Amino acid sequence: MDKAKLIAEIKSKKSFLCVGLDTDMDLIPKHLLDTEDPIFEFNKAIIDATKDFCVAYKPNIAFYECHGPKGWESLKKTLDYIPKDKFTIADAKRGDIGNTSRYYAKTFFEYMDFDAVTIAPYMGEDSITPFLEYKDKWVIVLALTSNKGALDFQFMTDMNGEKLYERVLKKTAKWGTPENLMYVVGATRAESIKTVRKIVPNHFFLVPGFGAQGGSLIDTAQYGWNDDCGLLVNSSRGILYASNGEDFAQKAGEKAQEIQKQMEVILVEKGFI
Ligand SMILES: O=C(O)c1cc(=O)[nH]c(=O)n1[C@@H]1O[C@H](COP(=O)(O)O)[C@@H](O)[C@H]1O
Repeated sequence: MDKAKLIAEIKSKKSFLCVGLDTDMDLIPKHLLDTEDPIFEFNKAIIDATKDFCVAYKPNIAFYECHGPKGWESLKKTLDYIPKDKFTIADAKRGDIGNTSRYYAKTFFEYMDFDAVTIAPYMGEDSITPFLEYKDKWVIVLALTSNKGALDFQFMTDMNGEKLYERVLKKTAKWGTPENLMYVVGATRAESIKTVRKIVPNHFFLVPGFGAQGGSLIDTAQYGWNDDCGLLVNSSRGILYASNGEDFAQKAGEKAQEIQKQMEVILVEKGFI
């Protein structure tokens, strides 16, 4: 999906919500465990219930590959089931030497037809460029993550006072464009989103950490907004496990709608719709 289409979808759905499909066999309702493919059954119901309120889905690959070939099958069925007007993100956090990254790119952009894949930038340029060679596909580079461990490396400062995440942004922005490169910026670091936005004014951000991790939608929009909206805000557990009873899909839909309504207010206030 190209950027113009993504922006059109945000306007049409009045939403910049990404639903994270972190489908955990230990958390899904027990009555689904007797079915042939509980992960797919769960995802199908979640997608049906949330598709009117979101523009993107982000399966986190860890929750699928831990089940071996069956997990990959559930993932592929899920991807095929997601409506074609949705932006799809393989949250795989890959990245390796160039010739290996080429095969990671083949996995997620050819074997699986995802629109985007998340990449850890630690191994540098040749670990990222193979993904950027695909037309209308996206790389989402981890810039400033939402977790506690982000403090271990990302905020380290060099002798010029530049933080590592700032360096990552400046350097990687030269390898791609706002048409094929996005950044992960955690909602739990609201103040720093402002700094990130200054460095990369035109790129989209994938913002996780909202909901279960405590990030704020208002702050994210205040600091991360750009003329294209520029934000895909993810919620996984907050939506998926709103209920673990028979009504799980209905509750997930209600949660997604609640977030969509908040996003609509922001989009109207910003004059975007
Ligand atoms: O790349 C990501 O999506 C990601 C980056 C980050 O900094 N923090 C983060 O939580 N994530 C992912 O976003 C999702 C957050 O899930 P919830 O906290 O349940 O909404 C998980 O799939 C995480 O792996």
